[in-house]
Formats: sequence, C-alpha cells, structure tokens
Amino acid sequence: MKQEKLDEAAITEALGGVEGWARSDDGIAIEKTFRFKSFREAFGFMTEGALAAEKFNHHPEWFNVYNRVDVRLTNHDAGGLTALDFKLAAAMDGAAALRTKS
Ligand SMILES: C[C@H](O)[C@H](O)[C@H]1CNC2=NC(N)=NC(=O)C2=N1
Repeated sequence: MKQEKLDEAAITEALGGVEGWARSDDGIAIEKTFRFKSFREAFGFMTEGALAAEKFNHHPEWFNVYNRVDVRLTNHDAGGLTALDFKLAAAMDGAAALRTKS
C-alpha cells in the first residue's frame, strides 16, 4: 500500500516521538547510529530489526561495522518520509533497548 509523504509539520512532530533520530542532509530520511557491546549484540539487533522490517514491509538502509549499526530510513515508493519510517524507527529503538551497549 502506498503511504502518504509526511509534510514538514508532521515530520517535526514525529521526530519528537522518537529518540536520537535526526533528519538526513538530503531531508528525505531519518538516521541514527546504534552502538553495542559486541558484534553479537549488533547482529542480534539487526536480526530483530529485519523481522520488524518484514512485518511492516518497510526496509532499512543500514551499514554495520563490528558493534556499530548506522541506520537510514526513508520510503522509496513515496520519495520521502512516511509514517512507516517512524514506526520502524520505534521498533528498532525497542530492539536496541534490550541489548547491551558499548
Ligand atoms: C513491493 C514492495 O512493497 C516495496 O518494494 C516496498 C518494500 N520495502 C520498502 N522499504 C522502504 N524503506 N521503502 C519502500 O518504498 C519499500 N517498498
């Protein structure tokens, strides 16, 4: 189902509801870097994040080096941010909260 692109006011409000996420320089995404104790913890987070992504049919752009995971969320179909990006952001925050940080 095609999602509606959020307007500036809606993006500002939604950013207030998640912690540590920032607008990308190009404006079409939100980004956050997660750090964990180990690669095992980081990969556990990615596994849980992948399952959430499948559930929402909304998938992250992410980059992992050892204990760090850089995540970028945007809606390619809509060409910008939609409610799904913030839903996935909240799910990823939930997955990170259970894991040991560095
Ligand atoms: C066909 C399928 O619904 C689309 O390709 C979905 C899959 N996952 C997606 N993930 C993200 N982040 N953006 C999309 O537009 C998107 N589209």
